[in-house]
Amino acid sequence: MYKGYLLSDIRSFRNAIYLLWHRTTLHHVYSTSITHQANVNPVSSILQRLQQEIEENPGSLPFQEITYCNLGNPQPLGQRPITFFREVLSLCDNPTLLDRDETPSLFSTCAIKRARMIIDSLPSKNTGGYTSSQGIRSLRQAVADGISARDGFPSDPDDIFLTDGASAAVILCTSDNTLHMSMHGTWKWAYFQNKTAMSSEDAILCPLPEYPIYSASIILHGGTRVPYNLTEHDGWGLEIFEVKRCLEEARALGLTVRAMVVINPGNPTGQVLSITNQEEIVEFCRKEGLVILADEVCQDNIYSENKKFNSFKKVARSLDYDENDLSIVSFHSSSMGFYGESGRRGGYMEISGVGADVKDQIYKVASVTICPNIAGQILTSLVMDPPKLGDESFESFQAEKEKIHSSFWKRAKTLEKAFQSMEGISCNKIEGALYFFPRLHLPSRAIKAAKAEGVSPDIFYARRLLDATGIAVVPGSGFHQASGTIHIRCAIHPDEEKIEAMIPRLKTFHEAFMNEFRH
Ligand SMILES: Cc1ncc(COP(=O)(O)O)c(C=O)c1O
Repeated sequence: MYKGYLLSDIRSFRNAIYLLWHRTTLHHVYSTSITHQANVNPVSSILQRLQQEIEENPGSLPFQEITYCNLGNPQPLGQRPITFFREVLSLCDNPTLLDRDETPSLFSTCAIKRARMIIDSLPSKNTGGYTSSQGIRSLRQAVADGISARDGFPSDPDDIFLTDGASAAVILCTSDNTLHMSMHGTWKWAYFQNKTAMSSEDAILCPLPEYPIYSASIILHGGTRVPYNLTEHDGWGLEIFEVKRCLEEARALGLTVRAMVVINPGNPTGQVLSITNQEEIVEFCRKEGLVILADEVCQDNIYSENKKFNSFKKVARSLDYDENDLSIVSFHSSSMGFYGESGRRGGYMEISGVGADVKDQIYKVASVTICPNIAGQILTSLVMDPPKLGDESFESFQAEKEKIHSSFWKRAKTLEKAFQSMEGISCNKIEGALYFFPRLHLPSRAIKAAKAEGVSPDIFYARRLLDATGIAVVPGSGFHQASGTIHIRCAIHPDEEKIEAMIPRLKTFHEAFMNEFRH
């Protein structure tokens, strides 16, 4: 498995060196913390076996195909890429097409114009060269323009770092040899101050349940994760008194808490924070000198009439704080939203409220892997600066976007209704992101049966579900569910037809499971 991780993650020679450097720690983390990757999901070996069985012996299983509700990976499940994005990407990769007579009949004028602008702004005038470690300036400018239009507050391209997906940005901000943040939100740098690694006294507040890249990266780099509980019975709300309790406990133990991770909209929990709640968080972090690490990768996935996405930076600016009062790093990704381009590895982080010296150091750390990939950089600029009203591609772009978004919305509501109707399952409304995290209240005999098999009840349930129906979900322990609770994470990525078709199978399985272990 360790080998598998290296093979799938090595994208360049430098990345390989970096990973080898961390071999010992990596092995430790791998065995203790990283369970979110598909290849280490505890049901994944069964998944592979069943997929092989379907291919080699069709008709031998009680189902015809696997329903992949375990992954946040839309395109392999049938989601079509956005045409404008792909047109621009292909023209940028094949710039000779720009001068061919037939090109205007094959590509939209908008895409041709955008590709030409991008190519002209590339240092090597093609997509085959290294770029600045921070990302190409014109593309950062496009991202900054998109942020300004979204938030109504200015964004500076010098505050933007384009990255290989949000993951690379998160790892950079939670890593050793990189940042040490002072109690007052002004970052100090360990590496450049003769302190070579984050120590276990350096801590970061993380939600629980969480998207586990945070705990994995913090542990990998020798720091400490301080979990704070989201309140399940209150729609996975984020209560400041709970965060304060965890902060005080951590400080009493001698930890230096440097930052607070907030995932909004939530993965795996699907909640969207209210603006009042965000204001409380901003005020709390300012007062306590914590940097906000705002994971906003699902900002374009909102399914609520009453809730709206607000970036933490916008909330902080609306409160009229001096920019230097609070450091915020916001992460975004081209993997989510209606774009769903997870394989392109596009993303950015916007760093606000830090000095030029800190940005210089971030630049140095980013330069360890030379530069983010160019397709990801271009895609991220397109996500943040798509066709506008009046552009030739606007209507078709908008139609594609709406189609995908309304389909997510329908799937979310269908699954929500199904989970809420099932015995022994409580499930919060999904307001955003791409997942449900229903809680299972299983009979004690089921819990004993799981114990007898040497697995936790969530794994026991998920395995049984997969074996009986072909429906793949992720056991809640992969997201550090609160102890004593049992959850599964179910993604809404299979298309509407597949979701409709799986619900009777899910309900029949669940009823039979509950009956089997009832007494
Ligand atoms: C909450 C959250 N943060 C970060 C990421 C990483 O995104 P990327 O694919 O851009 O690395 C994901 C991916 O699923 C996510 O759900």
